[in-house]
Amino acid sequence: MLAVKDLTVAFGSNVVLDKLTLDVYRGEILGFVGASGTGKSVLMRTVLRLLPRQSGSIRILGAEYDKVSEEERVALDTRLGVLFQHGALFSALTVKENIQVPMREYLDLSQEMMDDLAMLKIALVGLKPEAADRYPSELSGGMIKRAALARALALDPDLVFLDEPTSGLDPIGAAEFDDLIAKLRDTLGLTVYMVTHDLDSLFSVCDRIAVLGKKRVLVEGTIDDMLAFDDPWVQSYFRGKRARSIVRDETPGEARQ
Ligand SMILES: Nc1ncnc2c1ncn2[C@@H]1O[C@H](COP(=O)(O)OP(=O)(O)OP(=O)(O)O)[C@@H](O)[C@H]1O
Repeated sequence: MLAVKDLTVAFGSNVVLDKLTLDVYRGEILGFVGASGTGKSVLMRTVLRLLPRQSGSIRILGAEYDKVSEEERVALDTRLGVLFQHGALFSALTVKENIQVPMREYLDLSQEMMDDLAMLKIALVGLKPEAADRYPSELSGGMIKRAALARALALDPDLVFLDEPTSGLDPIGAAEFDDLIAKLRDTLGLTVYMVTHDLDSLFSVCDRIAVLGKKRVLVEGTIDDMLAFDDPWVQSYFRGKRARSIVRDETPGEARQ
């Protein structure tokens, strides 16, 4: 679904990513981790063409983004969903209107059809119908994340990018959100690329994990691969005090039960 090869991104003399290579496979939930400031957001923004790159190739859904025609690029964009950090909903628009923003941009549908579709997405992410006419300022943190997810799903994407989707949620809200993502992957056949600092998410819903360090992907694989990888940051992250309470006596998938 995504193949990044030898990607280099720099801001002036600050090289953030240096020949980074990463693949994301169909139907998986990939958790992307790394210390703060290592370039997780830069990678996601570069893949989404919001930032320029120095070199390297990015194939997304089988196509090289910057080699396709404008028409094909628009078609590709409709197959991608993005949930930015903090939700990034338009504050002057209601939930329903926020969800309809991508529909207005990419589809030619009647208002009635868009209203029906928005209500469908609202139900899909577990929000009550009343949430449709609320403004972001009237929503809880968990509701904002769900509304932002509904917007990311507005065009029925194949691949969704989630930037720290559970940050700011309490553990129960975060666990529910993780369950929702897993359920949507199973029912809609989504592929999920998730930047996260949430160890619970990594242990409970991610099929694979990639760790960003030293300007590239240091290691990728399962939780067991992480635990076996000989690197001080990876070891302290996955075997540190916070991780130990999750790892101890538990297998992936049972972390929060
Ligand atoms: N538009 C930009 N212009 C210049 N430098 C940038 C820009 N965006 C990011 N950077 C730099 O790139 C580096 C990586 O930033 P990035 O936001 O990707 O880190 P991150 O891994 O997502 O961190 P966090 O986990 O804290 O969100 C930082 O040194 C940052 O200052």
